[in-house]
Amino acid sequence: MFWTALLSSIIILPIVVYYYLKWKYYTLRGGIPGLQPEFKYGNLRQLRIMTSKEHVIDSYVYGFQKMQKQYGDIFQIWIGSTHYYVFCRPEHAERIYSDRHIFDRADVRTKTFGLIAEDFLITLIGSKYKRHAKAIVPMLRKHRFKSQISIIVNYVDQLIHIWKDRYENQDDAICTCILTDNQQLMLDTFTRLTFDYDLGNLKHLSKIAKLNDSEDKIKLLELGPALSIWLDALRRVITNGMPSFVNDFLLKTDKKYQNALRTLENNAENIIRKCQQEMDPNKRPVNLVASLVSSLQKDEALERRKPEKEQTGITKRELIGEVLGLILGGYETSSTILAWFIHFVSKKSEVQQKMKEELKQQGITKETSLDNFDLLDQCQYIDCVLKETLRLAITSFGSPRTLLDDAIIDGIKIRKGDTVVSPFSLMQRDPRYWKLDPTQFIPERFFGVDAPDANHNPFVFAPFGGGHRACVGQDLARLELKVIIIRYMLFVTFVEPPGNNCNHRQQTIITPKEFAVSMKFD
Ligand code: HEM
Repeated sequence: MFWTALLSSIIILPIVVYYYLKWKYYTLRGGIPGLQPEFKYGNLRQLRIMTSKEHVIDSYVYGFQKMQKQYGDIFQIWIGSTHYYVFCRPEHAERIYSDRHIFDRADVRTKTFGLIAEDFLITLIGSKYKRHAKAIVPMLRKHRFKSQISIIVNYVDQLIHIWKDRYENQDDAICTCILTDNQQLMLDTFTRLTFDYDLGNLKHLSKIAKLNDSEDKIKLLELGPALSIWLDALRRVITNGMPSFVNDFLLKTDKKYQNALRTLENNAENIIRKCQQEMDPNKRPVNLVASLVSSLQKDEALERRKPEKEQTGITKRELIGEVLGLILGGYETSSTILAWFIHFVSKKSEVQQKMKEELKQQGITKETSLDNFDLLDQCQYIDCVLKETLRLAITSFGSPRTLLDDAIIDGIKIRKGDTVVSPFSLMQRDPRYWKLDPTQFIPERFFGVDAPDANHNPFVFAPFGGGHRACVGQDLARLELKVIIIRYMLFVTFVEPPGNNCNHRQQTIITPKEFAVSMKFD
């Protein structure tokens, strides 16, 4: 009798658990249109974003697009086990971004990013978020970098020299590693600007370029590959539909991932140690890492005993998490945007010519110091090219927010704990909101006060998200990108090689795939 009962419960229990989970997490909710999701995969396979063998083959954005086409501006979607209500109109974005007491950082970030590093800004809400933001946000404002533009110039010039060593005087030479090259550039630039630490990636690439090794022999320093493994783990936990505790276990037992994590933590510890050795405790912190170090808690045990609201400063573990999280935020998206920029302009020689013309008109030559915000501000066509790149180069589907209380959006009641998305990726390409064809790369749409799209609705363009959880690095990113584009245009013309068939790939963000370009040097 006992054995029969045990055997039946072994068989029945998983079935009950399966149906319970399916009913609780994988059922259409609240009368909002959507596709009935599959267990574990959500809508990923139905939308052909994932194959039956669990390979992600298209981007989530294209899944969102298909759903909007089928169901209109309000629908629900599952990316793996994560459920979102999607509101596609600018007035929805305004509502979501403007109420900071209801719409906060999506809890999916904690369940995914939170697994790969402890407690960094993008995973936090409430008092803990405020503790961290206090040390970070002021150090990323634009004026902080006013005297550091020459550092950006120095790094981008290193990359241009590497390209010259590799490709100059070789008409048929094609660069197939634009993304990794720009990643090394942004890693070095970001860590030097914010942590006063030279990772040495470009110096390493430069040595290799002088050896004339072919691109496939290029071995990066350990940090780049470790970051890729880290990000790949993040992509897996976003899509595999497993609960956080299972993913946590999978990551803890994944040797390759653990080795990569050790490499990353060693790098973060080196950055922190250097800062502690050089820091003058009697002076105000001069950069981001110094600000984080000076906010370290003097007595962690004492702080832990206080209610979260009364705690101040950050712990040593949180400091390492922040350094890693900021490196991730600081290099990945900016380098991808740079790669997309090169891709777009390589197809449009006239856009490159206009940028070069503008630099001439402003008297900017290879020798001009760019340590001057006014001079940078005068390059308005280049601003438009950057804006158009940010509009068209979709890197993520939008801004997800989890509700801290029940709310009504466009007459629809959404409950506390549910997650909504404002999909800026869709609005940035939606023909209803743009006068010139939004699928095309046309910087002129923004150029001049009377330009066709100069007065677009502000909520249809949000590459850095919006509201109180918008990107904290956007000032820095815009500055870095503008200076780098100016230096690129002073030295290089990018040319699309015949038959180039660049596509996109869903990583943690969407990156170019099989992208090739050739270069001519001015
Ligand atoms: C072109 C470059 C960049 C793009 C397109 C970009 C885009 C974004 C987006 C879309 C978000 C989410 C916003 C939302 O949910 O509404 C975000 C958040 C964030 N970004 Fe960026 N980003 C860029 C560069 C940077 C840089 C250079 C840093 C370096 C500090 C950075 C750090 C962060 C952080 C820490 C968050 C989380 C903010 C929070 O949760 O409050 N990003 N970024």
